[in-house]
Amino acid sequence: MNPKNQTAITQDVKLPGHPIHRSICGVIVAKPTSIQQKYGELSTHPQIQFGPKFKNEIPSGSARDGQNGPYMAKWMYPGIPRKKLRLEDVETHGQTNNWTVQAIYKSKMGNLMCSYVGWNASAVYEQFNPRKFAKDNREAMDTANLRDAFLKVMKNDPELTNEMKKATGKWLWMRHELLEDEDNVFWLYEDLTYFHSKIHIDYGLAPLMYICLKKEMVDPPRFKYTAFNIVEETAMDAILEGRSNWAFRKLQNTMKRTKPEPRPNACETPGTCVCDRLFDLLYARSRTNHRGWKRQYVTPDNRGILDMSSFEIEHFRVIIECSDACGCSSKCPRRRAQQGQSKHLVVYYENEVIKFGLRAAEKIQKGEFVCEYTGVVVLPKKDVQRNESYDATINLLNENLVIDSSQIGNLARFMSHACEPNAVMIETHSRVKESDPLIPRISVYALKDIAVGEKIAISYYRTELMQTGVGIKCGCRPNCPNHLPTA
Ligand SMILES: C[S@@+](CC[C@H](N)C(=O)[O-])C[C@H]1O[C@@H](n2cnc3c(N)ncnc32)[C@H](O)[C@@H]1O
Repeated sequence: MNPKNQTAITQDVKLPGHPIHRSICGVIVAKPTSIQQKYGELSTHPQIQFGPKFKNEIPSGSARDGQNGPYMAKWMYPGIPRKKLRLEDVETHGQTNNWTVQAIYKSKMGNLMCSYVGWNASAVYEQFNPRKFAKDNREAMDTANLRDAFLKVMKNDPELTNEMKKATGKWLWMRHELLEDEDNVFWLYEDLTYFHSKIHIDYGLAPLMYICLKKEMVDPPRFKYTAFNIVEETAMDAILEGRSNWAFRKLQNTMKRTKPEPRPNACETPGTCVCDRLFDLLYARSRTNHRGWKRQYVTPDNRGILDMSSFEIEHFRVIIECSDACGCSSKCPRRRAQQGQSKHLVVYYENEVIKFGLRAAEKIQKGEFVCEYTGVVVLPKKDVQRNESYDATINLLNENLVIDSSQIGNLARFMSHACEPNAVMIETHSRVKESDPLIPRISVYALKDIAVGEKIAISYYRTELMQTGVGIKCGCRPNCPNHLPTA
């Protein structure tokens, strides 16, 4: 996969015999003149771009086709083009067979209809040879089928109000009123679905969807989308100084050797795999941290699935992924975050309290990788107040760093809190090459089997912090007695 777009920050590279290189980051630096002096070789690293700001550029290719169209959408969203062509421009621009299909819907008559990239709602066409059309547009058809299957499951959800059940019809059967309403917010949801999925596809990840089943749809969330972590300068300095960043050989040479604990290892090449040694050298020194919480090392089986049977939600946990030091290929089950999200997920409007949450559009097995949590890696200053509601804390890879997805992030930023969670975040020590900087990563894994249409929710806080009776009333289930503490 060779991404054509990209954000201004980084280029993605596929190395021979290795997965897409995902240990990439953008570094936000204040003084461009000091970059080379400060970061040396890193300043010319092919997967890292230094820049003053992360730009959520519109993905390239067909996405830009409509940029000069005379229609101007009324919303301004990062990464979403505003200018489009409309039906009356067909004569000027010629109707060709080369238009890129954006999304496929069914008409009330059961025919297929589709929207095109760069064209607005007025140019949604009915297809009179649906079989051929579906065959020629396999990917868009698969996405439409997954969306419709998700909506049909949601329609049977006992928690759904009649109004919401009715709203599933917006996607299940395209109506003329919507086609005539080119400024309807529905079309912005569809653009977010398409353009954010395009970023995912460019990185070899499964697509995503945005859905709101309210009669009066609320404005979708506004944030910049990134498939990889961005790193602020002070956080980068902390990463480069940290021991987790040391290459395996340096660690082995300079640290006291301990006898490796024998463990089953699902790596393709267990004889040369260094992951368990890395854990022993970096993270196993004490089994507890200063608060007395245990450190838990979790390793996958040969399908990349984690054993969740002895899993304790309150433990600190870490996964080590293989690198070039292990000698295995990109298909190794111990490279799950490097391989990336494979399940189609939905950013879904839950209700007025929770707002948007994340749901599954495909079944997910207990112990399976769900997605990565991306955002900006920051080193928070002690005396500066920040919005911490989108923070994911790093405890083991580096102390004091957080991944903040309040402004820039991916679909994982929508996971809500549940007192009985079905997913968990796990710090992930992962880089393709030992010479790359060890950017902290967070993987999300399923704690239980997750069905199509089910919420994907993690535990934000330990139970005792939720039992104070103060804060936001927890809406994880009807009549939940707990509260989310506010900062
Ligand atoms: C990381 S954000 C989750 C995404 C957010 N719902 C949105 O629409 O952008 C965390 C915020 O979501 C809301 N939230 C998440 N889980 C909740 C729950 N179980 N009950 C009430 N509010 C919740 C709270 O406002 C919380 O501060």
